[in-house]
Amino acid sequence: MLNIKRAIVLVWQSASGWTVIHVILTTIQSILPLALLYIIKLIVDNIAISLKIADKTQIFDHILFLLFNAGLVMLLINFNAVISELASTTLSERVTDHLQVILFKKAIEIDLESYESPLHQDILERAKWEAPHRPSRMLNNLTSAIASSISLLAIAGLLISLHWGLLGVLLFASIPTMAIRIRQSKVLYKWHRHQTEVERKANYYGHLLLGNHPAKEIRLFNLGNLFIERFYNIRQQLFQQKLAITKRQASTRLLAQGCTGIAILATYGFIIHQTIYGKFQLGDLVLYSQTFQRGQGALKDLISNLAGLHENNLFLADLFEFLALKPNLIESAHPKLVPRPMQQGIEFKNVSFRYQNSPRQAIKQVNLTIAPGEIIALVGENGSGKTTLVKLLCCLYDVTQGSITIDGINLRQFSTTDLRRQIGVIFQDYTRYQLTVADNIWLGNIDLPLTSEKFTQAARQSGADAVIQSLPQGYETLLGTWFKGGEELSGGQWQKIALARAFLRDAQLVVLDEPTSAMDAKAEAEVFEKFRDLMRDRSALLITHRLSTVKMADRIYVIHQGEIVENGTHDQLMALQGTYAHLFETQARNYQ
Ligand SMILES: Nc1ncnc2c1ncn2[C@@H]1O[C@H](COP(=O)(O)OP(=O)(O)OP(=O)(O)O)[C@@H](O)[C@H]1O
Repeated sequence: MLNIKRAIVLVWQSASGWTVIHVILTTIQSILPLALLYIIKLIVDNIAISLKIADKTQIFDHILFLLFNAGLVMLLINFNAVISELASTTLSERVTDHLQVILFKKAIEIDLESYESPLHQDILERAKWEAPHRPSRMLNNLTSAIASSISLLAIAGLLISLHWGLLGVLLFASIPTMAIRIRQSKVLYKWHRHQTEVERKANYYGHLLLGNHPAKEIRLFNLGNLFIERFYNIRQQLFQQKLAITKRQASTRLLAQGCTGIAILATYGFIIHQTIYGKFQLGDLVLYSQTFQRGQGALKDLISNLAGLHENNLFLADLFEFLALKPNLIESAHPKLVPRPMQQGIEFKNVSFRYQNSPRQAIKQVNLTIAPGEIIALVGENGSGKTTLVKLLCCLYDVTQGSITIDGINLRQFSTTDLRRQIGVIFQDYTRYQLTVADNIWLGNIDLPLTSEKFTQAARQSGADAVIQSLPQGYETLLGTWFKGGEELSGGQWQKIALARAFLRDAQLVVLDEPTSAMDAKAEAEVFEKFRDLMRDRSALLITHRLSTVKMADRIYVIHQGEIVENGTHDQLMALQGTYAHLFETQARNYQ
């Protein structure tokens, strides 16, 4: 019931005007057919009278008048149906868009961790399937159920005036169908919910086959048919299960409908009997048989809408389950402002961290400092925890143990928006926005106007300016292959644009996670030659496997299996002859 209320509120928020129109038109639609029925009864009664009198002129005129009214009502029914359909379509589109926005807002509010948990992926997937259309369907169910109830009330009045038993039969005959529909929608919903992960797997193969990113490998490794087969097998398995349920449900439904049919036939027999023995007029026969038929229709509609309401209610629970997700990272109620400029800098104190979905600690007892204006490099083999440290610093996850502070204030005491404003990050898997060059850079600092001097400066610093000059429309060139007229860039060129995005941010700390991995040696050297100038009084945290670029850092931290094992300047670490020196010498040998 609560879900129905929330769904109606959502519909109302999406388009209150169209909701009112929709409700009014549906109500009118339920009354008009009854008015038509009554006029037809009057016509038949008048015809019956006309058979018994000599002067038929007057009565014929009256019948013509009734016929004209019947025509008017019919016209109104058709007109109402057309407008009603328009209102219903418009309303459902508005609701769908409104809900998409609500879903998007929720999606950006929840933690990154949610995207890494299969359970949350299932919730998200179900919400994505169901959110767009269930609330408007629910409103349709509700208004139609109300409309059917109004019709039924009027019909009940007519039937009772004839014989109370007729109403009883009508209602009683519908109970089994109703109970079965509700039970069946529960069974189907449960099955659907249980299969979310399997459906997601099938969708995943669909995404691999249709996505432009995997397209290269699919062709080169000849994976197409394999993935199609896997997709098909999963779908086939789902189809067989659903078919088995639907078959079972169809036979039960047939049985219930058979019982209803017998009850209805008996009622018709009763009405015909009463007419033959003169208890009912011919007009009554028409009215009541029609009324009974309409009553049946209205009851069928009512049952189907109530069952629909029940079904939509079950599915909407998925949407509300998603909307109820709360981020684990709770924002401070009274956030402090991030010190600007920092005085003491950033400090990791005994920080440990374990990903929720992993049994291993990714970070163990890390102590690390970044003073204002200092360039720090973080080196270590794959999987040693470098990116994880950055994610912790950006509050994408919360530390399991220890603390991270800026000028002694724990990060949790800042608002994440304010904190992230102070950090310009480019991750290894940065995003290639299928937008213009200008947009790609501007997204690094959307507080700036779209055409800013700072753009060209950031592009110069990252080496993207030469790329941009070679593009047909400079900053206005659309990038990527998604949309018409887009220019695809090379990996290194994309990286330069992404780097410009990070430089555009008015940040106190710039974090570059493998920022030049795709750049050629010359471009990389150019970026790092002027890196200190570029940073001016900003701090930098640099993650790279190319140790030649690490040399210029003020301090280097070496991380191994989540632990900091060495730290110092390049010279100090070389003199130490430990992990760093070994890594450096190995790389240097390979370059010789
Ligand atoms: N989202 C995640 N969920 C669970 N475990 C993760 C997740 N991301 C990383 N890990 C694990 O955490 C450890 C550290 O990963 P991280 O990405 O920080 O390494 P890295 O040093 O940046 O590696 P690379 O040099 O390959 O980029 C690895 O063992 C990895 O498997």
